Amino acid sequence: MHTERDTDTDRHVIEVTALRRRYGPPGAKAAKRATDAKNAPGAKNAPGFEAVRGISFTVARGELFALLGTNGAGKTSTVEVLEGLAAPTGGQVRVLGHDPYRDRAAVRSRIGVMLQEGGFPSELTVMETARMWAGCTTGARPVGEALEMVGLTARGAVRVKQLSGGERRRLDLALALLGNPELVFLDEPTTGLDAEVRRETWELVRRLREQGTTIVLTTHYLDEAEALADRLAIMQAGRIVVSGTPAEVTAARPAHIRFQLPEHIAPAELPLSVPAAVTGRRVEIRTLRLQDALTELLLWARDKDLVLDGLDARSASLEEAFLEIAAGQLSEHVTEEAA
Ligand SMILES: Nc1ncnc2c1ncn2[C@@H]1O[C@H](COP(=O)(O)OP(=O)(O)OP(=O)(O)O)[C@@H](O)[C@H]1O
Repeated sequence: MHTERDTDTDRHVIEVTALRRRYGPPGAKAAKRATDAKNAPGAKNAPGFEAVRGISFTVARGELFALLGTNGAGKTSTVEVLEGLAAPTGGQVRVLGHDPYRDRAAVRSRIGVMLQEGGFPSELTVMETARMWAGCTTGARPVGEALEMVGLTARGAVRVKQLSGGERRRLDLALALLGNPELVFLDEPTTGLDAEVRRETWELVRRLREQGTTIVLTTHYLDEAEALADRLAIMQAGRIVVSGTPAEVTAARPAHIRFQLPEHIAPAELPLSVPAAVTGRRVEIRTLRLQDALTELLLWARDKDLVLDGLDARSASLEEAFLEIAAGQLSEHVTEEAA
């Protein structure tokens, strides 16, 4: 019979509670001092640098969760703890029901990690690289199957150094998938790739998710998170400043309506309940009620028999939300807790 704990573990592949991670200052003595200090009451004042400052979030089974943030926000420091590569300084982390650092052996065979730089010998062929990696992987699936999943079957005999940037990232992904993982960490999977290859990679990631794999994605690309993530968290200076579905994160930001004001219409004639910024003939309306504002505008234009050239209406993008957050404009919405 399932206990409440089991049910939680079934549902939540990752549970992070008040996670902190501090880097001690360099030097053995200083490191000892830092350890002593960090274990002491009032550890907030310990020496060193606190890269992760008490974050909480969960990732449900089968979900694609994206961790976003500016450079140095603390994404890698967080993901390293989830992968069991580093111990937390404070808080609690459960991955697949285990402490990923202490029970690394139990977790390692069930997760796949796609690193930013695979760093494999470039003289080896794709097939040799995959076989070598399979040799180090518990319960590896057939190498050919992993290469097929990422569309590299025909490139098996090609040396890694001859692969394109996109093909290398696909090889990195194939290696991460060799152990048939339940949970995959993708660290900036499309950095440095051109637009077409990025989209191909997105398709791959989507297929993986459709097969039920839980995915944690870190990325600098907001359109990537918008396109792929079920839920996301934006980190800034070691904290989660906003989290939710992409739609939830953008819903709090105003949408835009833009068009050219017809020559014979004065700005004062625009419908009054729609506040607009007019620059020359260019009109820009920012509104939290896009549908209402657009309806009002279009009815007004139809009544007056106007053509609104260049009409463009769109919800806020994740990029706009992110830029506002980065500029500190969201401080009133700050939350440490991801749903
Ligand atoms: N080994 C370390 N010792 C001291 N400080 C570190 C160490 N590693 C990272 N930091 C600092 O911790 C902060 C968070 O770094 P982290 O790499 O986690 O950020 P990130 O969000 O992954 O950034 P990026 O997008 O640039 O990879 C940064 O200020 C960084 O300089």
